[in-house]
Amino acid sequence: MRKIFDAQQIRNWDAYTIAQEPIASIDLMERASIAFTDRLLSLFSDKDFTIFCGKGNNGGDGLAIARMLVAMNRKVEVYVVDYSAQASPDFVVNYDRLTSLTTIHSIKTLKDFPVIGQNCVVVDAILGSGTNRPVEGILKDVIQEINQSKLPVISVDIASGLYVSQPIARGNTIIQPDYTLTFEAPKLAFLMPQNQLYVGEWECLPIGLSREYVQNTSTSFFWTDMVSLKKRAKFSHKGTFGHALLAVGSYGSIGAAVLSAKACLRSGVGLLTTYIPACGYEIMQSSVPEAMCQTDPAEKELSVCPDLEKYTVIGIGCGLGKSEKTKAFLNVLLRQVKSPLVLDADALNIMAEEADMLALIPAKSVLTPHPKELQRLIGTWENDFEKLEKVKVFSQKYNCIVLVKGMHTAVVLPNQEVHFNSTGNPGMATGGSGDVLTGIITALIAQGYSSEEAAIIGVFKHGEAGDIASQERGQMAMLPSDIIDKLRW
Ligand SMILES: NC(=O)C1=CN([C@@H]2O[C@H](COP(=O)(O)OP(=O)(O)OC[C@H]3O[C@@H](n4cnc5c(N)ncnc54)[C@H](O)[C@@H]3O)[C@@H](O)[C@H]2O)[C@@H](O)CC1
Ligand SMILES: [K+]
Repeated sequence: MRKIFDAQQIRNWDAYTIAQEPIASIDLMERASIAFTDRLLSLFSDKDFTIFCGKGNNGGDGLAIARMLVAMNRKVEVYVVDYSAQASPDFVVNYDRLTSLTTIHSIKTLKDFPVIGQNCVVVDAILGSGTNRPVEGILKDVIQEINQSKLPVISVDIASGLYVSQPIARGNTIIQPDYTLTFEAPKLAFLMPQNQLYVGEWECLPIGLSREYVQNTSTSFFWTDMVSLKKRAKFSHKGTFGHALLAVGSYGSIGAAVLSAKACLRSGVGLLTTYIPACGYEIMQSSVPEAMCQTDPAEKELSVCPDLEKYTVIGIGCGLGKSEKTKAFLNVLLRQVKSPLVLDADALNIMAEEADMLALIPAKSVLTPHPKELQRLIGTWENDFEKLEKVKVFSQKYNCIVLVKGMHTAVVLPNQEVHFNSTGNPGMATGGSGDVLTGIITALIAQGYSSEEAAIIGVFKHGEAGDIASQERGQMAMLPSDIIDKLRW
């Protein structure tokens, strides 16, 4: 798990490292530029480079990168966008270091914008984490030209024009890079779905910023890049790992019930009972023989709440449908349940329609809505930052954990922490993936993980298994059952 900092904290992190390591600011820039150049050359070994620089430290990086490429006899053209009379001190030092080695062109008006060679990669070092307002004038013109160039673009630290930790306004002009190589840690902006055009593929380049600063600085945003699991005790028995109930399925959606059950069993649950409509009995017994199966008196839907006493945790919603009988079933269940719930799909849709049911959600339940279901719960949002704020309010109000599912699923905790997931791929965006996730999280809670841990770990392992499945089958061919198949604990 890593901390994600906002723009001001990143500035402080640089300053703290400079003061405490100690290292001169210009040497830190040199370190960053070496890391960038190394990676740039491993990505584009046979390309030429056109580097556009601003006049702050991001531009300083661009000039240092240019100097390193020149020293390696690479073909490099360097342009400084002359949008301001001011330049940062480290920019000036790097300008002086480069000027005797190669021509540094200046862009004052659009007429100065070059014709870029077709073998070129464009390096965007115009604005970095210091971007604090929409670009205008020549900056805007240059960014538009670069975006229209159709050449590969790689941004230094962050795309010029994008804010590190604030929403962008509609109509802002921002570089649309193919890659972003960012220094040290992920930026909040990269994790927001609305920014996907302005990030491209991204990775972090370590530049040795202070670890002490990280320890001493609090944040509510985290990046889950690894998880730790509890060891299964040698003298354990099936009772050690909990008894989960999955209340799932309806006529035509017994497959969802089966997927959630298989995923739950593949995630270490001690005992699993599935509670399904009568029509699913033979399907469940023959496809998931490891699960016990209890059926509802109704043939096609869940209608009567079973005895819930013995269950450690209950997963509910996958393939449930929204019939009147099922709504009544859910209402009774919410009034009787004492354990946390993992609530998915139609369980959430029913609750969104019957607002008084939300108040009945047991403490520390986990809600796993997809975007449409989320909207039914929290209303609409202007941008992804506002969406997260609304989810935080909901999570605190109902003392529950809420997943904002997507490319980097966010797990929002009642203590207002947001944990972004690093695993997963678009091959998982297919019906049934969510049922698998519900099964996994249910199993983890059954085994004694806190609901917070279960959600964070479950999302990570679900994505990790999805990544293995996509490597083997490809994103288009992989199925949710492949995700179950690739789970490794
Ligand atoms: N020692 C350090 O602090 C390090 C900084 N590094 C680089 O420095 C960058 C941050 O540098 P700066 O803080 O100088 O900021 P930038 O280089 O992002 O921007 C320069 C200045 O431009 C102005 N500006 C912001 N938005 C503007 C806009 N829309 N139109 C016109 N002017 C605008 C601001 O006054 C800002 O300070 C990082 O992204 C990274 O690339 C790296 O070299 C690593 C070390
Ligand atoms: K940049």
